[in-house]
Formats: sequence, structure tokens, C-alpha cells
Amino acid sequence: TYPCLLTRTCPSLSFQIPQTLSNKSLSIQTSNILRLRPFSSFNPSFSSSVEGPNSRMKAPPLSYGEIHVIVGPMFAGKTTALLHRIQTESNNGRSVAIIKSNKDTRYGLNSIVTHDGAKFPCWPLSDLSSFRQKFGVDAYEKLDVIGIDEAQFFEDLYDFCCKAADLDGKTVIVAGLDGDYLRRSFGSVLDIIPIADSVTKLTARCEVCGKRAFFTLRKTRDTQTELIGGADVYMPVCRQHYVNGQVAIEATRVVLESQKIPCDSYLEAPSLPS
Ligand SMILES: Nc1ncnc2c1ncn2[C@@H]1O[C@H](COP(=O)(O)OP(=O)(O)O)[C@@H](O)[C@H]1O
Ligand SMILES: Cc1cn([C@H]2C[C@H](O)[C@@H](COP(=O)(O)O)O2)c(=O)[nH]c1=O
Repeated sequence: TYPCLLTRTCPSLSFQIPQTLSNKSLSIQTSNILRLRPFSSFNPSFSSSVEGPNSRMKAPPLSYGEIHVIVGPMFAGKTTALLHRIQTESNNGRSVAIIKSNKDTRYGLNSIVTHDGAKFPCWPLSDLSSFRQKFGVDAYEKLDVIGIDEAQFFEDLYDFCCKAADLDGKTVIVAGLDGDYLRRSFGSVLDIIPIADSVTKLTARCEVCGKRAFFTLRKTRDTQTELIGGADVYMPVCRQHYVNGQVAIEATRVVLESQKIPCDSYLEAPSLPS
């Protein structure tokens, strides 16, 4: 339980093997060994390399960061919750920034907008790794809280969150879809659960019966995973109406294809079987 820093050892490291082991035939490659260094021997005012000529490790931050994940179907209030948390952090005097995917250009690139129309300025990016450079290295150092919306669209989500919280001391608040329209894991959102401090799953209202909605039903015949859209393309549904809706969509597809009738939108909420 001694607070410690893991440092990669240099190949010339000498260490003691317990007597019981040293008598046996034992081959250990020192370059693959991790050594625990007492925290007290670490000087936090050093920001560059920690140990040895081969080490590229950055000194750990003075305080470590946090990762909070908000998931749920579309219309569940993920963006609203993200904006609320960011606003609270900002009101508490912390420096904040929000990143969103530049794939969603529906409301203009430089703002995130909730389904209710609430807005906040943001950084539209294709990948998270470019954020530090684009935001400015000095400005990034001073940043306390980073919000990420539409997290399912970022392939480098895991690496970014890890680095931001573990090495750079940032609080990262991530909002995104846990599942796609077929309820498959979406992007890397579920991959960051093991490194998160908290996970919140929000629900919407089922568009058919008004009960809690856990899933997002796609109303069109498109089959690609990524398809930007709102209520024109998607509706939040409960389990019963997800299952019924998928059956209805599949049946409609078969009928339309057999009659070669082009149709963009299959479903309207009132016509869904209950
Ligand atoms: N079926 C629905 N269930 C819940 N909220 C809905 C629904 N349809 C529209 N909304 C509106 O959407 C808002 C949530 O928007 P938003 O935060 O952008 O959600 P998300 O980011 O999860 O898609 C709700 O406060 C509500 O006013
Ligand atoms: C289910 C599903 C959604 N999308 C897209 C549709 C929207 O542009 C976003 C989700 O936005 P929200 O803030 O959660 O409302 O994702 C998609 O591309 N594929 C899907 O399967």
C-alpha cells in the first residue's frame, strides 16, 4: 500500500532474488521488469523524464484526474447532463472545454446542441488525439475539465481518456451511445467502463407507450452503423417496442423488396404494433 510510481527499469538494473529462488534455474530479463519506486523519492516539481536514459515517462500530475461516463439511448438527456456537469464545474471556477465529433454538422460545427435546443460552444474534431495541439499546448496544461459528446464516434477514446486522467490530471466527462440501432456495442464507449470513476445510464421515454426507453430504434432502411440524424431517423423505445419494431421493420423490408417499392422511412410511431 506504499504510494509508489511504476517506472520501467533500465537493462542494467540490479536486484535481489530471494534465496529460495536464486538457487533454482531462473531466467529473468531485466528489461521487462517493472520496479516500484517509493513516492517519497519523487520530486513533483520535475516535469520531464523520471528515470534512466531510456525512460520516456512523464512525471505524474500533482493531482490525478477522473473519468465519468454518461450513456443511454438517443433522447435520454446525455448531452443535457454533460452540459449541466460542465456548467457546474465552470461555476466552481474550473477551466472547461467540450469536444464533439465533427461528423455531426446538423447544428453548425462549433456548438453542441441538445434535443431541447440548449447550446454550448465546442471543439469539433475527427479524433481526440489532435485536441491538445489544436487547443494549444499551454492552454491544455491549464484545462481542468474536458467534456466529450457523441463519444461513440471517436476511435481513440480509450487512449485519450487514459492519458488525460492518468497522466495529465484532467477530469473527463464522456457522453455517448452505449449501443447502436441494433443494440450492438457502439464504438469504444464500453471500452472505457473499466477505467471510469462513474458510469450513469440514462433512459428516455418510449415513443410508443411512454414507458422508460433503453434502446434506439432506426426508422429507415439504412444499414450502416453510423448515420447522423435525429427524430426524423430514430426513436427511443422500451424493450417491448424495440422487439416489435424490429419485427415490423423486417416484415416491411421483405414486403417492399418483394414488390420493389422504394421507401425511405418505414416507421411512424402510431403505426407500431404494441
Ligand atoms: N422520447 C423522448 N424521451 C425523452 N426525452 C425526449 C424524447 N423526445 C425528445 N426528448 C427531449 O430530448 C431531451 C434530451 O436531449 P439530449 O440531452 O440532447 O439527449 P441525448 O443527448 O441523450 O440524445 C429531453 O430533455 C426531452 O426534452
Ligand atoms: C442509434 C444510432 C445513432 N447514430 C447517430 C445519430 C445521432 O447523430 C447520434 C446520436 O446522437 P444523440 O446525441 O445521442 O441524440 O448518433 C448512429 O450513427 N448510429 C446508430 O445506430
